[in-house]
Amino acid sequence: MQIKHLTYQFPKQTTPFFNDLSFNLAVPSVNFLIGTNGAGKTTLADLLTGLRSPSTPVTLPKSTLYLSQRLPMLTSIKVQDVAELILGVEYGRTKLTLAQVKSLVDPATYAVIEPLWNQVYGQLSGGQQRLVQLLLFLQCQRELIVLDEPTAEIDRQNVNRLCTVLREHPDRTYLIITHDYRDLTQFKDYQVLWLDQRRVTTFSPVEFAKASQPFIRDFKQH
Ligand SMILES: Nc1ncnc2c1ncn2[C@@H]1O[C@H](COP(=O)(O)OP(=O)(O)OP(=O)(O)O)[C@@H](O)[C@H]1O
Repeated sequence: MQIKHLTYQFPKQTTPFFNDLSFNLAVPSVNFLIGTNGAGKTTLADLLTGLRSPSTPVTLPKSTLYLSQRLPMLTSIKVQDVAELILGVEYGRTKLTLAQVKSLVDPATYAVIEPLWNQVYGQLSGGQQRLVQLLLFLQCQRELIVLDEPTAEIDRQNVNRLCTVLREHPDRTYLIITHDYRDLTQFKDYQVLWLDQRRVTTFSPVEFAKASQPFIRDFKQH
C-alpha cells in the first residue's frame, strides 16, 4: 500500500508538519510505527484513518479501523452491552447472547470476554477496559487496521492473547504504534517504519536487527 506525497499542516500553523511524505505499508502484514515522543506517529495515524484531512489530495485506504489511545465508551453499561454495541453493529444484530458471541469471536477473545460478561464496564480496570474493546473491535475486518499503542496498559499475559488474535489474521494489514520492542518479538515477519525528522524509513526484521541508530539501539534495549 503506497502512501504518496502526504502533506499536512496543523490549523493556525504557518508551515506543514508533514511535507510530501511518501512510504510503503507492507500488505498484508504487521507494520510497526516507531519514533520518539512528538515525532508525529499519532498525527500520521489520524491522517491515514481520516480523522485529520491532508492538506493536498492523497489516495488513502478506503476502509479503516482505528483504535486510538483513548477509546470513549459508556461506562455504566455491562461488558455484554459493549459486545452488543461492537459486534451487533458489525453483524447486524440487536441482541447477542454469550453463546452467540462464542460462535462469532476467536477463542482467545472469548476467553477474556466470558468471565467479564456480566460485569459493569466502568468497574473494570483501565487495562481490562482497553483489552475488551481492542479484542472486540479486532473481530472486524477493514483494509487497514491502525492500533495506537495497543499494549501500553496491558499485562504481558494479555498482550500474548492480543497478539494471538492479531496473528490469527495473516490476511490483514496492521499499522501498530508502539514504544515496546517486545511487541515486535511476538511476530516472525513484519515491517518497521521509523518516523524521524518527519520522514519514514522502513526496515525488514533483519535490517532492523542490524540497525544501530541511537534511537533504534535504545528501543531494542527497552
Ligand atoms: N493542533 C496542533 N497544532 C500544532 N502542533 C500540534 C497540534 N497537535 C499536535 N501537535 C504537535 O505535533 C507533534 C506530533 O504529535 P503526535 O501526537 O503525533 O506525536 P507522537 O509521535 O504520537 O508522540 P507520542 O509518542 O508521545 O504519542 C507534537 O510535537 C505535537 O505537539
